Amino acid sequence: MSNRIAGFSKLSKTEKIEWLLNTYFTNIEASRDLIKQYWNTNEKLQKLHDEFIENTITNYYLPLGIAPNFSINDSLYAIPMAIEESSVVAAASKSAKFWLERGGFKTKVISTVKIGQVHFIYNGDYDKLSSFFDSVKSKLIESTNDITKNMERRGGGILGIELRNKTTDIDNYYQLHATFETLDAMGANFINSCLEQFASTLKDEALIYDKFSEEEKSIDIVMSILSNYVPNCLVRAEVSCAIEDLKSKDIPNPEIFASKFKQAVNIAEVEPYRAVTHNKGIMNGIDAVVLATGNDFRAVEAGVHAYAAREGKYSSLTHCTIDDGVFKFWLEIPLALGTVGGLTSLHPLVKFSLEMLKNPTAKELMQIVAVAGLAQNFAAVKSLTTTGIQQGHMKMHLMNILNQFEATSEEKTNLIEHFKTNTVTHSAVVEAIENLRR
Ligand SMILES: CC(C)(COP(=O)([O-])OP(=O)([O-])OC[C@H]1O[C@@H](n2cnc3c(N)ncnc32)[C@H](O)[C@@H]1OP(=O)([O-])[O-])[C@@H](O)C(=O)NCCC(=O)NCCSC(=O)C[C@@](C)(O)CC(=O)[O-]
Ligand SMILES: NC(=O)C1=CN([C@@H]2O[C@H](COP(=O)(O)OP(=O)(O)OC[C@H]3O[C@@H](n4cnc5c(N)ncnc54)[C@H](O)[C@@H]3O)[C@@H](O)[C@H]2O)C=CC1
Repeated sequence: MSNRIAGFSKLSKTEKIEWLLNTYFTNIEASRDLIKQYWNTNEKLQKLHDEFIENTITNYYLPLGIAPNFSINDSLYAIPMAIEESSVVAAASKSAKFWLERGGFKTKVISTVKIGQVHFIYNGDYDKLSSFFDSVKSKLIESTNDITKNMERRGGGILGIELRNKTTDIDNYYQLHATFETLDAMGANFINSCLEQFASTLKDEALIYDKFSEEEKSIDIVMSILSNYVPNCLVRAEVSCAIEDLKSKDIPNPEIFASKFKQAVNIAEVEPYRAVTHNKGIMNGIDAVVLATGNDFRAVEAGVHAYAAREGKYSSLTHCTIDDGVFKFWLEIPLALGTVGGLTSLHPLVKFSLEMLKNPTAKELMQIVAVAGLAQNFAAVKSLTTTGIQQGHMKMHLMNILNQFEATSEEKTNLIEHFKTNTVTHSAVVEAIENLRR
């Protein structure tokens, strides 16, 4: 309890760091040096990063890698990926190269509708509430004119509002369920502003609705918030080719490969324990691009997994068919992304990543991100059903293990050569280092 502190947020950055070091660390000098080592020498840039969040003490680096050779609807892309896990960028790159020679990735945005809800409690007659809603619907929309006028000028805005009766779930619980088109913005702030205005107008109008009893007039707003479940903001990415065209260095027998690959996808469709790992592999690609482009990966993760469980059972996000000698593999996911707003014009590396992607619209970014997910899943399932995952993954992870043991450049060269013909496992690497150092 002696570690409690009041008013921490009001301290300066230096004071926060000193309090932290003195309260939780034993080697204060070394910890202070570490924090400062990660500060950017450009003070303006550091200040920008300090101000992204609250109580910032330093920067937390993730590597930014590039996966080149992605053909998406016949345009070539190099995709930026921010991720900590080895082998993900290599796997994406390998898939991109594989499909580049087989027609590339084809994508389509199916829909772009976002959702927000005002959750409220109304203690009274439903028919009266329904008539009240019909009578104030246009006022609800008009009351947001100041918020929506620019979005409408661009072609977006509020698409609709409906009243939903949820009293079978919770007594007296209703919703305003609203839909939005937010174009190139992810839209959270825009939607939340509209919803809070709906809530305020709804409450005010109820107070003067003469058909309501006194009790019915006092609508109680519980909360107004967008939903990160966006099943109507959907994108599809697909690859396909004749089975015989799958033949490659790693696929000597394409018939067997295609059938086993499809089986693996089918297993992920019916078996939740497998589906979660299968989808984690998809998210390796998706999260990395979402992060590199400054988007909200928590929102994407929550929405994607809800979609994977939309039938009442968690299932694969990718699917595979083999029909008339054609192998087809595709992904369909909800993605609420922005190429304006949020961090997109603030973080220099996000701007850089977006320029690398030819400054996409949100719809174009949805397609690129979906492709990264599909490519990643193809690489993982291909490895799983052929060599096993460890061969490629551990080959890439070798450098991390060598760094853990502070291997010198000479030791690294030596051991990388050694593991070209030996299987990488953690214990095999430890043993090889020990032998070398003996
Ligand atoms: C790892 C590879 C790519 C090796 O594959 P490989 O056959 O040893 O690679 P290669 O040396 O023959 O090179 C072929 C291409 O792969 C890429 N590549 C190859 N090496 C590199 C590298 N160092 N840096 C950058 N790119 C690399 C690159 O595109 C290269 O072409 P090039 O550039 O030479 O023209 C392959 O084994 C693979 O795709 N494995 C899958 C790895 C994977 O999925 N990792 C994710 C982590 S595991 C996990 O989290 C999820 C999982 C697997 O559990 C999900 C699931 O269960 O579904
Ligand atoms: N549950 C959630 O997911 C929540 C997320 N957030 C955060 O909200 C942020 C995203 O909110 P936004 O409203 O997207 O960002 P934002 O508040 O930066 O707004 C973007 C604005 O850009 C303008 N704009 C300019 N050109 C546009 C174009 N071509 N298309 C569309 N709009 C254009 C619009 O006025 C739009 O409202 C993210 O940082 C996210 O992390 C905030 C609250 C909740």
